[in-house]
Amino acid sequence: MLEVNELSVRLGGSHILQGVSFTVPPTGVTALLGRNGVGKTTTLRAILGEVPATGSIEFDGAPALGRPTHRLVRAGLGYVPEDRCVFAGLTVAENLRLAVRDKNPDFRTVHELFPELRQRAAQRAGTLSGGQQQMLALARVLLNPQRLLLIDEPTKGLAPAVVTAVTQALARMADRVPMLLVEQNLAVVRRLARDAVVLAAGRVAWHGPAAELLGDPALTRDLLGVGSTASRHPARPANAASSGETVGSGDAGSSTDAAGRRA
Ligand SMILES: Nc1ncnc2c1ncn2[C@@H]1O[C@H](COP(=O)(O)OP(=O)(O)OP(=O)(O)O)[C@@H](O)[C@H]1O
Repeated sequence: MLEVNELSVRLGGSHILQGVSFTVPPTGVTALLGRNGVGKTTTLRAILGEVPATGSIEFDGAPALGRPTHRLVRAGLGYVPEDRCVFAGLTVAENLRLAVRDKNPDFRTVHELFPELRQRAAQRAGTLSGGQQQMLALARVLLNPQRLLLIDEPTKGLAPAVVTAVTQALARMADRVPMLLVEQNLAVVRRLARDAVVLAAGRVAWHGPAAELLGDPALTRDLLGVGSTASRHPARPANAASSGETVGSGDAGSSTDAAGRRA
């Protein structure tokens, strides 16, 4: 669905992405991981054409780099940014109506996945809780036909129970449309992602099955600065997404001699 090759981005005099290459398959969730400031959001923004980049990107079989953002969005590239960007002064219903691009917006799916938004249709979006605002941001992209969703840190700053609810909504969305998901909560990644791409020092440091990464505590510690509990809890329940294993900050180490998948 998405092929990123040798993506390079310079911002403010820094070479943020230095030849990033990875693919996103046409089904399932691919997690884009890495320590704070490594360039995950920049990668999403480069795919969307929001920052100048070199390299090549193919989206749904067509070249994407250099195509204007609005064309990519019309072609079915949906984006839910980290700050959610709901219109605080407008109601839930107005926020949803403003997002409609398609002749036949899919309110049925939105109401099925997010019944609470229907009950709160007349409430101003700025008065919703963080989790409800996240649901609204996710609902807005679902109104239009999508080929791929780029979702940036959807559980950031949410209370544990709300993280579980948002994770469940994302799991149901992922049944319908593939996702490239930036997420720092590894329990959420474990619940949702089939594949994982780890960025470090401007490049892809690891690319492979998410379970393989999260099942290797030494590798997760080395690449992400966190000890994964996967091996101790192989059959964690769905609501385990609420427990906190959050990716750390600083440069990822590169000393692990991990087999095979290290880029
Ligand atoms: N417009 C810009 N001008 C200059 N530097 C920028 C700009 N946008 C991002 N950066 C820098 O690029 C680096 C990568 O930022 P980015 O937001 O992509 O990281 P991230 O991996 O998403 O981080 P986090 O996990 O903290 O959200 C950071 O050092 C950031 O300060």
